[in-house]
Amino acid sequence: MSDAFLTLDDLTLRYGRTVAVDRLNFGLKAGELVALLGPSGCGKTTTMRAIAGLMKPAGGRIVLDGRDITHVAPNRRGVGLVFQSYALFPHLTVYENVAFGLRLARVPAADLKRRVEAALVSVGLAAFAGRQPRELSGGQQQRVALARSIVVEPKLLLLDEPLSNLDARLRLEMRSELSRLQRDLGITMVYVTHDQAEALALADRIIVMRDGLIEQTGTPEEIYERPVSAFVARFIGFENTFELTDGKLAGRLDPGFDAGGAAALAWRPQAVVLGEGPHRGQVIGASYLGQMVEYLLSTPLGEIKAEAPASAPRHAMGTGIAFDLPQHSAVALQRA
Ligand SMILES: Nc1ncnc2c1ncn2[C@@H]1O[C@H](COP(=O)(O)OP(=O)(O)OP(=O)(O)O)[C@@H](O)[C@H]1O
Repeated sequence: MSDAFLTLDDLTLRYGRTVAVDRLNFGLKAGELVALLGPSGCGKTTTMRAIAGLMKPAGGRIVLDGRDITHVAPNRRGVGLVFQSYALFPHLTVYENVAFGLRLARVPAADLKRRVEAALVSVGLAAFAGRQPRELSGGQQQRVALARSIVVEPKLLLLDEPLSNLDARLRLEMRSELSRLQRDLGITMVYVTHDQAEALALADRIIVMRDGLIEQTGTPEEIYERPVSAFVARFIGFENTFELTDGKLAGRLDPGFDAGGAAALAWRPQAVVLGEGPHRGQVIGASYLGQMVEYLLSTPLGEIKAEAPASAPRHAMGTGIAFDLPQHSAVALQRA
């Protein structure tokens, strides 16, 4: 990609004999937020470590803003990091934590003060400058870590599960704060997560990784609406994914059902129709989710997850139930 701001070119990363990332290629445009999404162990953190310079590639190149940084020292890359475990200095105030990088870079006092204050305002912590980290909530500490990274104006900001130790409400709050920061400051960001909702909400583009390789790249809409494989589909919430044999779903598809040459078909739990249809199953699980009830059915096709509004009549455990997997709501997957 010629207009790329960050390019990973055939990047291969190893731990001894273990290949963690295998000839990875991707490009990020300036100002773009790209999410690396994938299950535990697929190579997300390893990729980030290599971009930050904390790990030597076994092969390939990393180019940032036209400069080959593959062998450049971490502190000379212009890359900022916010890792989940990236602790603040406990004995320094919020202000001094944020000022730390600027002091190292010998930024003049007046400039330093202006920049630290602006960074604290941008994360909503101007009133907390004099506090110590232990006097802050987890979310506020995460925001200090973010301010500390953006204040040095990195060319590229790497965020590795930066919200993972926050509760649900704070995660949402920080998510919109990150979006706003990215828009306002125009920083190019790589965001690692295994949380599909976070990736969909934040990213301009999502890269789904599997075993050290890229499985699919696309906008949130493309990934969510047109997953290319059963792996991606399962990962983004198509719980009911069935591989096909000779275009048939375990030989039980209705006559006339046209799978269109797909390798697998997938239905979201909300797409399963309960109480009517040609298939039968038995309720083996029911979880109340507030607005919805999630049912687990044992069926001749395997286990099926279905969701129904909580206001609809409930189906008791152990009862037999008819259901339908409507063709119009199936997503056809080209690969298993
Ligand atoms: N220090 C290490 N020594 C040996 N192998 C490692 C080391 N760190 C990671 N690996 C292996 O490299 C692969 C990629 O790991 P990595 O930490 O990049 O995955 P991840 O996608 O970030 O996972 P998670 O979401 O759990 O953090 C895994 O197979 C892992 O077991």
